[in-house]
Amino acid sequence: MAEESTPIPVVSFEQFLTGDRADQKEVAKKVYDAFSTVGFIYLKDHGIPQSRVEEIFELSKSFFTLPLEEKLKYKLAEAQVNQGYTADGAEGIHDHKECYEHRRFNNRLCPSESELPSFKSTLDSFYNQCLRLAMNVLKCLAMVMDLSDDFFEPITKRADPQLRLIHYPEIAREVIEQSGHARIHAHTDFGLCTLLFQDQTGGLEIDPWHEGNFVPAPPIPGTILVNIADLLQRYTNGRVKSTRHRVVSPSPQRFSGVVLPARYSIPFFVHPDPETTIDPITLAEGEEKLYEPVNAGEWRTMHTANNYRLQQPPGKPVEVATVG
Ligand SMILES: O=C(O)CCC(=O)C(=O)O
Ligand SMILES: [Fe+2]
Repeated sequence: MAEESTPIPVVSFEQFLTGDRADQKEVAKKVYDAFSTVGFIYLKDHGIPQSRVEEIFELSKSFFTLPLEEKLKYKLAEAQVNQGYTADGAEGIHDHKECYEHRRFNNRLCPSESELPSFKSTLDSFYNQCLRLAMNVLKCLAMVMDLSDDFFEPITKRADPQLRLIHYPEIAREVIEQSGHARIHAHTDFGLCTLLFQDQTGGLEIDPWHEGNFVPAPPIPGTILVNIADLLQRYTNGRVKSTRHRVVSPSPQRFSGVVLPARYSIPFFVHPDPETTIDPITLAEGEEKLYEPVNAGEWRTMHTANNYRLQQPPGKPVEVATVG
């Protein structure tokens, strides 16, 4: 198979994890430069072993193989608690996928140890690995922007990010390629940043230059895709970019059959503490703020409600959905 080219840089994190401050700064600069242009990087040498990632993909399959009525026992129902299972069609009727959302504090809709052995404990520990890595990525941004190294820590200490397992079922190409259909529609993520683990199927595309020209973000074994989400674009006053992405049919050089194989992916969405006000940081003399301040908790609830067509909490404004 011919390699698909991609404008997303591959950045090694090794020198950030093991090097001195100068080494760290060098890595941080590469991370920041990519985030301030295409908004995505492939992170390699990130410290999470591939065997661990494969274990989580297996766990994900064991969940999605359960009968639908079993999975529906964990159905996500409340916008304030974006946690639990959502069936195919829940997030946009022409999106073809099912998901399970796992959190650390609000996690009631999770199969118990007796229902699905090791599911919760393994996801909990993977969750912590993802969170530690994400905090280091945020530290890169703080270093380059000359903020204190731990700038993002106070706003994430009591945060409840979300580890999402996604299953895109096997599907006829002609269904996905109908107008208005996709595995997941073009959207931006709405938290701070996302770590994304994908299998080898392909089909993820990004709009790197923010002008509607989507290009493949093919799977690169051993790497994690990391992208900026809306709240961090706002918080940095537009310095880093929340880039649109979607999942469609894999490119023809990757797969040309008429029935697309199932695809699995695992995003880890980093959100701030719900009490945080995201008010753009200005660094230059006279710099104008490009965004209004928003409350992080309300922002997350509003987007979740829109995406899943759930009821908005009373008194909160309804905004245009980011997905679909
Ligand atoms: O499945 C993927 O590769 C992307 C998923 C995604 O963008 C999302 O869940 O926000
Ligand atoms: Fe996304």
